[in-house]
Amino acid sequence: MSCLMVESLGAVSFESPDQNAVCSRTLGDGGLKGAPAGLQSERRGSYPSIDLRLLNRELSTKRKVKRLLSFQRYLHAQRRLRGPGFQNSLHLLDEDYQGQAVHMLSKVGTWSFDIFLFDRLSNGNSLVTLLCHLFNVYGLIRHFQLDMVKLHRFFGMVQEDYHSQNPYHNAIHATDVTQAMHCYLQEPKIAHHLTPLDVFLALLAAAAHDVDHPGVNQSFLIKTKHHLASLYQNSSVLENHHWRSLVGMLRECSLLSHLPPSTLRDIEQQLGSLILATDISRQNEFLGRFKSHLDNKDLQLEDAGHRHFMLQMALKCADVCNPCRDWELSSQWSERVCEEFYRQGDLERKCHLEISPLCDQQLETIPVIQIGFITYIVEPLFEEWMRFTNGSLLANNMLGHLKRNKALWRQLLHTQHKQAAGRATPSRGGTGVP
Ligand SMILES: Nc1ncnc2c1ncn2[C@@H]1O[C@@H]2COP(=O)(O)O[C@H]2[C@H]1O
Ligand SMILES: [Zn+2]
Repeated sequence: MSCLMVESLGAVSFESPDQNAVCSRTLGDGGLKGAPAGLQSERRGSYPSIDLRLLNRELSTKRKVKRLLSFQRYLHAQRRLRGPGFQNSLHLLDEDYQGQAVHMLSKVGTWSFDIFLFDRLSNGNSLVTLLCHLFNVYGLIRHFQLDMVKLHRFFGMVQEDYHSQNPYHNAIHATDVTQAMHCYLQEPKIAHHLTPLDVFLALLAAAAHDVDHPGVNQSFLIKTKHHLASLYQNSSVLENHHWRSLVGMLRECSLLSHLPPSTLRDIEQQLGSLILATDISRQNEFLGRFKSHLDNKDLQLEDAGHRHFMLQMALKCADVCNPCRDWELSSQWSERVCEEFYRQGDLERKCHLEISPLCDQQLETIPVIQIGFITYIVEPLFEEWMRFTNGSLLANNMLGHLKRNKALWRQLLHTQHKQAAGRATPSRGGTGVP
């Protein structure tokens, strides 16, 4: 059953990729300096707009209206009006809102941080705002002698390359994962071992780990013969694309061009190895390694290789930590991720493709998906994380939420079963607190 869940999310199983081979195959796709901003996504091997048009056609009128009225849409329109050079959209913020967003940043290390509110207060610029703050707090700008103009341009590009029309894989998810990563970097077990390079890699990988995500999974790309699936030989297709997109943006902004080439190569490689670790179909491989390190008590965080492995695990935890948040936040993520699955299923139905597991809204309800995800993916991972942190406050807090949320989904499922008993067709189910 656990394997089924992993395969449902990640689609196909495969050997762990030889990262050097991947790198030498794809290193050429970054350097396209000087093309107009409107072509940037296309240059990085982005998804053709036809997919999005198809997806958009599936949206209900209500959702269309909501999107039209959203801040992001307003911001995008502003960017188009101002031309490609316009990046620092923080200028658009109403002073009151900006003040409140800045105030929220004083609590950015707390687990109950409301990322949705932060995104609204920062006018849809949560990723840029958070990254600017954290790079300052950790002293990364000074340590790596980063050029502020290049840095802002780079953060803006990463944020913009997330698809705001995806219910789940959008820039807010990236901000959420980055905020979780920041919390994990504060863990007493880890904090004092970290070098500035570790922190830099961890935050960048978290921020860009899903960049340019199309809102459909790998199996969809494989069965529709998308060019990225053949480029990456059906193996970690999305994760390779996120990584290569990040490298393309770093090079395009020449953010790190003042560093020695060997350091630059090392940074690009490590970013790749962190982002590729988020491929959910490699869950068992990583969990097995984590368990055996913990059983053997042989993790030495003075060792750079061991620290890198720990950062891979931290990023994996951050990526799937939404069921460990307070119910008010967690249930929003659950609705969003299931909505994205259902949209893929609707698209597959329309295109007469086999509907992927978890994507058929006529068969799969949100509580069932959540209980499965928590049981087979999140609990096993966070139980090991708990062991690794020696039962830290944060780990206890996260596991507490996880158990409570699972119990609430069970209650909702029970209510749904009772309600559905008299009905002919099952419904999607809601997420109101019972
Ligand atoms: N609450 C959730 N319920 C079901 N699946 C989830 C949930 N959160 C994350 N996922 C899945 O876990 C995957 C982790 O990697 P991704 O972010 O690429 O895509 C994510 C989703 O497919
Ligand atoms: Zn993710």
